[in-house]
Amino acid sequence: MSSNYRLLVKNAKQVVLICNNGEKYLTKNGMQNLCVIENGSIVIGSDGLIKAVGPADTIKTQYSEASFDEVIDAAGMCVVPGLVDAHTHPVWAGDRVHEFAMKLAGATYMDVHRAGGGIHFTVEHTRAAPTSQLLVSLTNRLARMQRAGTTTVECKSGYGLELQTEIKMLEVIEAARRTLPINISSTYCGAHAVPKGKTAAEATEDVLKVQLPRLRQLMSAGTLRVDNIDVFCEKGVFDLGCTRSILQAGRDMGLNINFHGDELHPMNSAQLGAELGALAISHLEEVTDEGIAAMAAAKTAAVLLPTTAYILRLPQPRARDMLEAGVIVALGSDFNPNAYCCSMPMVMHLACVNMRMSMPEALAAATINAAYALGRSHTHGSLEVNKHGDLLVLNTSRWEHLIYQLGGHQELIRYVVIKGNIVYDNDKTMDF
Ligand SMILES: N=CN[C@@H](CCC(=O)O)C(=O)O
Ligand SMILES: [Zn+2]
Repeated sequence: MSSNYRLLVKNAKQVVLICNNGEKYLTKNGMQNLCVIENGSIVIGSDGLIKAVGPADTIKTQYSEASFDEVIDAAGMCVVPGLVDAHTHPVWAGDRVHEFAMKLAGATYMDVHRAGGGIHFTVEHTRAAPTSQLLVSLTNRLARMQRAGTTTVECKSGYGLELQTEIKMLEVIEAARRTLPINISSTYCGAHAVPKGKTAAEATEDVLKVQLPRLRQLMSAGTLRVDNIDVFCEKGVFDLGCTRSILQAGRDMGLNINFHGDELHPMNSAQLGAELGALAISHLEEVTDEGIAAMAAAKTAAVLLPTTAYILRLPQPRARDMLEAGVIVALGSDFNPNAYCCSMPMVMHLACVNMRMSMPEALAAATINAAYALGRSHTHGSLEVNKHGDLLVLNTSRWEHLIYQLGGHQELIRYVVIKGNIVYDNDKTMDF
């Protein structure tokens, strides 16, 4: 093969493909038995897609005549797919470190919310913030996630709760999507809380009659690309009826349903999502057995968020019950001013220790299954031919160290690669 390619990663001690039969998601035993090549190489073409992945000797022979823009000698190192963070709220102004102190002193999430803090605090600051400021902070946060191995990330609006600020947030996400290498899945979450001065019914009406119609116009004009619709379905926020009407309206506009459900109270959100054909439901700390069965049957992914349960000291989501029932389990960081975590390796560690997932399950949940939750698993989430060349090269001879070494990703991640381009080289950034 005498053509030119963008990148060769050669002689890796392990290449973790995740799967190699075009699976769109993994469940049960599939999550336990990941596809791993010992002594492997991978070739990424100038279109950024994977051209070959296999034993190093075979690739060496097949590509002996080829030239590469870049070659990474990964001897003694491991390659894993770029991580997919299936749930974040990364556009906001005003941190909530003071509320962290309140929660440590005993206040619950809803105590803070009802007292006008929480999401309301962030809404006030985000409404007041100029677009340019929000874009700078989003860019910095995404860069931080990328250095921690995230190559695809879901980004929600939801700190506007009215037309102007919701659109401002989606425009900021759109600007990042167009300019940064990280892959972004954009989510409209105008029903993230009931804005002050409105009832839930009035807020639902505003979403249905004001916000979604404008969103539809901007999407048709090509100004905005939005992939998913989200609602915070929770007692004292949006009930099942309001949630249903908003999600249905979003689905009718072509958005994927991907929402917050059964977090603090059992709401039957899982059953609703399954009935509406939701691609994913997040949180699920309070999901019922019926909800689990409905999600397994509907192939609705469960996006579990170990940081939230940890920070709020909630009961852990029932990951083992979901896994055993055959639910497609994915992971997200839930990065937001309440759960300030940019690191999917830490999320995987928490999922293993607190939710009793195995390391292969956690990696599958943070790659192929998280990509499925975003409708991207045909192009992302595993290292297979024709998928995007998004990968991490790890300074370790066994991939499990990425999860085992709590907070160790800063030293372990040597390169982050997106579409065959090195977007982070740890060696070149050691001095800051
Ligand atoms: N639960 C609702 N939304 C977020 C929290 C957002 C916030 O507190 O600002 C979550 O997923 O944890
Ligand atoms: Zn959330």
